[in-house]
Amino acid sequence: MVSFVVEKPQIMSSSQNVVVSETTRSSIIPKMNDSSSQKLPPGFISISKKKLLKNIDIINGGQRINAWVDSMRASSPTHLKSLPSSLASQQQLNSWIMQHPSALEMFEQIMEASGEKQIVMFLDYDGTLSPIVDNPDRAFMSSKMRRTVKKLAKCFPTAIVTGRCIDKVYNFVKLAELYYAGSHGMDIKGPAKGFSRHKRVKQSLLYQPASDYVPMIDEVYRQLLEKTKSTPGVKVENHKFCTSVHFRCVDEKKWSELVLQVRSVLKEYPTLKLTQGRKVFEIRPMIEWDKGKALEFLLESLGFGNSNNVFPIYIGDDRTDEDAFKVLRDRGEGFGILVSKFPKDTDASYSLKDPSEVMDFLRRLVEWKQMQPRI
Ligand SMILES: O=P(O)(O)OC[C@H]1O[C@H](O[C@H]2O[C@H](CO)[C@@H](O)[C@H](O)[C@H]2O)[C@H](O)[C@@H](O)[C@@H]1O
Repeated sequence: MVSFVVEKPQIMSSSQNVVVSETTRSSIIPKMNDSSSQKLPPGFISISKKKLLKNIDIINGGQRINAWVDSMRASSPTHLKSLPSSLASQQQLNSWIMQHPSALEMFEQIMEASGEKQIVMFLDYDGTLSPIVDNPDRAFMSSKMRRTVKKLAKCFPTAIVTGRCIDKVYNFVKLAELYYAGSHGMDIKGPAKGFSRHKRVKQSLLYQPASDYVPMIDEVYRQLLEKTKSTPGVKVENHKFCTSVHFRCVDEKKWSELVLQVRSVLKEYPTLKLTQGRKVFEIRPMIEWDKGKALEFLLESLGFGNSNNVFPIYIGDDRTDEDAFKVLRDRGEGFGILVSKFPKDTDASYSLKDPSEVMDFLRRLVEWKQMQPRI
């Protein structure tokens, strides 16, 4: 039987026309029989063609609920853990690492590539600076990580680029000297002027491309709260310019019910789009703006719009970070680092396994900078 390999889900769909594309450029691999699918590396799942076709069941007014649920399952760690670790999967992991080597192991080469250029740092928050935890309100970053980021910002312009709203991420990071691009880059603020150690000084506003959407997002947030309240474990967050619905703590048996609830709210809002992150649905305005655009905006604001004297480094773990990795790849400037233990389809050039490796990498950057002769 022919089966397909489906990588960690990559759903990009509007609330009106669902387009599910779990299959990505390098992740469709036709298999000759079921047993061969046992040889997949961790992070990949196999879905048979029969099952794939079943996903296309048209239910609920043309919406492909089953495909959403399969995609939610595919990103579940319990499913990933249950994958066999065979020699073949190890080989595939090794080949992925060859294509996306450890940024720690390649540190010297990376620094050599930066030459005399100005390094600018872009850091995602969840899963990059803080470990993934069940409760998004408790995703604290360690004091060690905070001290490291503080030192980093003394060496290079540094920005946090996150799906969270700025106020929430600031409460975790607590560093006024950074740039922040919150709500998936739709709220960009610069370092506070007149920084005080004891009092938070407001960051200075740089750009809010989706400000017209704030009342709509608030309305949708309230409806989602109401609609999903019967589903135990759901958490809905309001990020001002976007909103998220978490299913990390929702029983798998309730996932299709949750998809129906979310979609029933969103069908009234054709100008919003629904995407999926790490056990979370993200609801965002359908505008041409993402973390990649925010990165470009910040480079421009820093005076590097048309300069090739800049070396941006973007570190992130999520699908939404891919927009930024792609911008760097297309510009041929700097590079992206994906934080992942598993092979994933990515435009990043390098990889790091987890936030503790991210911290090691940032520390090495600081040490390297301190050793450079001052001009
Ligand atoms: O762009 P990011 O900074 O990576 O933000 C993306 C989402 O991060 C948060 O959710 C994720 O982290 C939570 C805490 O570890 C975890 O419980 C959740 O399952 C993850 O998806 C945040 O709560 C979301 O609102 C962000 O969209």
